[in-house]
Amino acid sequence: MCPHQNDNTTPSNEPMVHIPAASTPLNSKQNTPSTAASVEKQKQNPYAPRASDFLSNISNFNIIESTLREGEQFANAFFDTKTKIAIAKALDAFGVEYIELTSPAASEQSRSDCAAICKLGLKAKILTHIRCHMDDARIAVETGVDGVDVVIGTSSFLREFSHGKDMAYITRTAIEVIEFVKSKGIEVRFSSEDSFRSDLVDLLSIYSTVDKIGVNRVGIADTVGCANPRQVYDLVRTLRGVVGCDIEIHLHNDTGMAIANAYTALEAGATHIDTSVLGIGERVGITPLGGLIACLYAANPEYVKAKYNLPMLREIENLVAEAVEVNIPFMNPITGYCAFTHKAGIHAKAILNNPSTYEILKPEDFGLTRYVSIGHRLTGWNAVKSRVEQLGLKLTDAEVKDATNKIKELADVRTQSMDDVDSLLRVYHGGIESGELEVGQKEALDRLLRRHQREAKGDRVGS
Ligand SMILES: CC(=O)SCCNC(=O)CCNC(=O)[C@H](O)C(C)(C)COP(=O)(O)OP(=O)(O)OC[C@H]1O[C@@H](n2cnc3c(N)ncnc32)[C@H](O)[C@@H]1OP(=O)(O)O
Ligand SMILES: O=C(O)CCC(=O)C(=O)O
Ligand SMILES: [Zn+2]
Repeated sequence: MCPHQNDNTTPSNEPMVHIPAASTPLNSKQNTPSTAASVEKQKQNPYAPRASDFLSNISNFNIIESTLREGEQFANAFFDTKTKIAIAKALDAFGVEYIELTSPAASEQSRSDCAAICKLGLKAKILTHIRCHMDDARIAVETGVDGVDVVIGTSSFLREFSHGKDMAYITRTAIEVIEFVKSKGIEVRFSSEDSFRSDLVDLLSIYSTVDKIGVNRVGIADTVGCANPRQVYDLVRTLRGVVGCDIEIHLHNDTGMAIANAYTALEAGATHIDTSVLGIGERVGITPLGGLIACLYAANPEYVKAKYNLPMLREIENLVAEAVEVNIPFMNPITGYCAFTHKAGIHAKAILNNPSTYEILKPEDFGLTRYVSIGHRLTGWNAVKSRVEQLGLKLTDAEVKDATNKIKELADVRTQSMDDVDSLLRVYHGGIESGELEVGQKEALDRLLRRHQREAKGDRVGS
């Protein structure tokens, strides 16, 4: 059972020690690494952003949350009106700046849901996403949206096999659609689908044209997920030098690059990042909201904490996971099964001294809890000692080390539950107190454990 999925409580039979969220060391002997000097040293990170990164928007970005547009293109997604409204409200309460909705041209329900969400009075701006076509634009502006995201493929693949239009036609239609949307007094964005397989001259030329006629944002799209961070940096940085408007980026995750690419895009001067909850979308989807938040929190925790209601993330992911009938992936940043569970003895000791040793994200900032797992063969005496203290038992370090050896011996056969570990420690402590046990007396300990097992069995039979 996962400690973090669905709820945030560890079942009593889990071999976990809950470590308090505050980074207070558990005993004074372990206090040394938290001195002011060592904290100062940690701050001198040679890889931290430099003042010379003048293009960087790592601490100045907007999220365009597209669970209700790109996310609806996920194979398992079917959102009824009630679910769309619940997701929109949750995203708004989390604090995303924009919510993007499916084209109202897709179906009558899509149109009326879009109009209904516009009437909710959310803080987030509501966008809808349309083809670069006047028919779609006319329907979109009637829904009450705050802005329209217009897209058309510019790569030779899409020009030949999707819409069949050349760059001259694309440019003409883009101008017509943009001017029409602008005339309604709402935001408009123009994006080139499949940007990374499009001709750079074509791209820069159309972006420059739409910038001149006053588009609010231009969008770059890695529609097939083929781009790597260096390519993203180059294209965004080049575009930054060509247009004055904001730059949005939409990144598919086919090769697992979507979060890294989003981070790099911000470094190069992008202003808006598209996300969806859990990354859902066409095929394997796009930059996941939670993963992006984890990445940007690691870069500037204070900025991200001030901007978003981070403890809501788990609730939003659970809401969407349930709606599209998937589990939260075990390796999900922040909310994954064991995102804040520490196991190996070396890690556990350092975590007990100072959680920052092995954690870049603070679980308490996300309303979550840290655990140290101890009932296994990789455990160490420092972690066991912390449990001994939690149980209020008095054992010397030599005795804790002796008890740890027994836990390891048993865990070589099977992982021990928290109850197993606790009873072993209680039996060990009882043996020391009664004088029946001394450090290193393996047979005596085995005898005491057997007796405890017999008594426990007797209790169960008797009750
Ligand atoms: C990469 C992305 O994710 S882009 C967003 C994708 N979103 C969607 O597709 C929204 C859901 N889509 C739909 O409901 C439908 O596809 C509709 C309503 C948009 C269009 O439906 P249909 O008219 O039946 O056309 P169909 O889906 O078969 O083909 C797409 C049509 O749009 C044209 N087209 C494709 N992309 C674009 C574009 N970006 N701009 C303008 N026209 C486009 C194609 O040439 C084709 O036109 P055709 O009818 O002359 O052949
Ligand atoms: O409108 C955009 O920028 C992106 C459209 C899209 O979903 C894609 O290209 O993958
Ligand atoms: Zn997409």
